[in-house]
Amino acid sequence: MGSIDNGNSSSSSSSRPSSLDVAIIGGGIAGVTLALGLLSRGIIPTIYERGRSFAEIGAGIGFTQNAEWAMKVLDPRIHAAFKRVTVQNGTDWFNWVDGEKEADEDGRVAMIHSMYLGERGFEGCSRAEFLDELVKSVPQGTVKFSKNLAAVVDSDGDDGSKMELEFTDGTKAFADVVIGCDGIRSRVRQIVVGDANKAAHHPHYSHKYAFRGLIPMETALPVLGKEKTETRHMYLGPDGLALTFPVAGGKLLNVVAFVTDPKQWPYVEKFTAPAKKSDAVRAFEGFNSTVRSIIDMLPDELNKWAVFDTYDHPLPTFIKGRIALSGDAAHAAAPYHGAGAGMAVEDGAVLAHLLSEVNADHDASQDPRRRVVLLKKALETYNAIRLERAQWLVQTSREVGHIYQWQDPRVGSDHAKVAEEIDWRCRKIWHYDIENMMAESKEHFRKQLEGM
Ligand SMILES: Cc1cc2nc3c(=O)[nH]c(=O)nc-3n(C[C@H](O)[C@H](O)[C@H](O)COP(=O)(O)OP(=O)(O)OC[C@H]3O[C@@H](n4cnc5c(N)ncnc54)[C@H](O)[C@@H]3O)c2cc1C
Repeated sequence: MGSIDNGNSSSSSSSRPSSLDVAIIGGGIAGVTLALGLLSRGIIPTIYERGRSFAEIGAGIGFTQNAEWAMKVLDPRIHAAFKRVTVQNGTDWFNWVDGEKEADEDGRVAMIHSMYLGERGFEGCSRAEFLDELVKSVPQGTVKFSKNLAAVVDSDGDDGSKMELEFTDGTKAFADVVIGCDGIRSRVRQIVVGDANKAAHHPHYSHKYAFRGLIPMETALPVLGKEKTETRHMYLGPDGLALTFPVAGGKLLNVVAFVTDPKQWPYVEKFTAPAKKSDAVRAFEGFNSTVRSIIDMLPDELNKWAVFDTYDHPLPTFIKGRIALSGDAAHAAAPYHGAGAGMAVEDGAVLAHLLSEVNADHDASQDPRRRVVLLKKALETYNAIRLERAQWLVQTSREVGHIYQWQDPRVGSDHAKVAEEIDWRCRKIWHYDIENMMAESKEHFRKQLEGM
């Protein structure tokens, strides 16, 4: 990890009031972390959140090395908040094991691959606790709740006028720039993509869902032993995979067990549904006794989560005029790499820097037309820097889901080939050079402004 430059140094704006009206649609991880990054650069954004309060679910989330680095660049308070709520892994290794083959006489499962996570790397936390910690640094008045965005009028603004935001309660607001952080079912995505590409308006079912449940550690430990309960284990097998890792300070073992589903997801409005343990037992009956015992320890009443993503209809662009998409609104990925929210933090680091450059431009603060031109160029830079990597995450997440379930015919259940695929994909995510991304963003924007 290189030295930390959160980009504040180039902006003289932190000591003067903001002139830029930034509207962030959605108060999830993408929206709140971006808001903090802007605030630390002297820009006071407004978050419009359709919920009546912040409402992350209680499930766990983990962040990989690249994401931690991006947190420090976006705003070191984000990283500090994360570390305050993490559960330390027992070891700094991630193990991928064969979930079909039986363990040897000494109870050792067949290891497919093991990767070093870095010191205290890929730690997990409760989503709700993380968001609570982040929100503590957001000044009162920054968030407007019960604001469900319906439309954005005039993203062009060549006359220098602001865009008009319309909400479903009939109210309006104005902004120089709109950042859609409104998640997988994004309304802003529909506005950016337009009517020509309606298939890309919505995420699509990947025909996989996950049973999710928690096992008390005092139950799991005697059955699985220390090695299998103290760090991340992923059990790969035919048409299924099970991921386990400790949560709640090591008091619970979190289980996420994915299966393939040839049918359509039956619910239009929701991605989760109640499920029975007996369904999970049936789905994993072809797995080894270790995996079957994990499933057996789950409670009788479970949840199942459908995996939807934007793989089938990737967006050709993350921007339109002065509107940009970030996080799941731009690139909703299947969760196998555990990197979707980390990618949102990377987006935020680039966006916060570029918007602070526009905000620091003295001429733009006096001339609304110049401000519009600069904002458009800033978003073009954002798109150029982020589109390829973020779309690739969506792609590799689907692909690795197939590989984990022995469904890629080029790879099958060949351990060496599976290991090779896991290795390069994880390295490309984890070892991404965030400092270089920031330097490229600066250089790209500088070139955009040449001759102006
Ligand atoms: C099972 C599972 C496990 C995962 N595990 C990990 C992991 O370990 N690590 C990781 O990095 N990622 C993980 N991810 C991905 C991660 O959860 C997402 O990438 C991340 O939460 C997206 O954050 P977001 O802020 O973009 O969207 P969201 O969290 O969905 O937030 C969107 C917000 O916008 C609001 N909103 C929506 N529409 C409107 C509107 N019209 N007007 C106003 N507000 C609106 C919503 O109410 C919500 O508050 C996982 C995903 C899943 C499904």
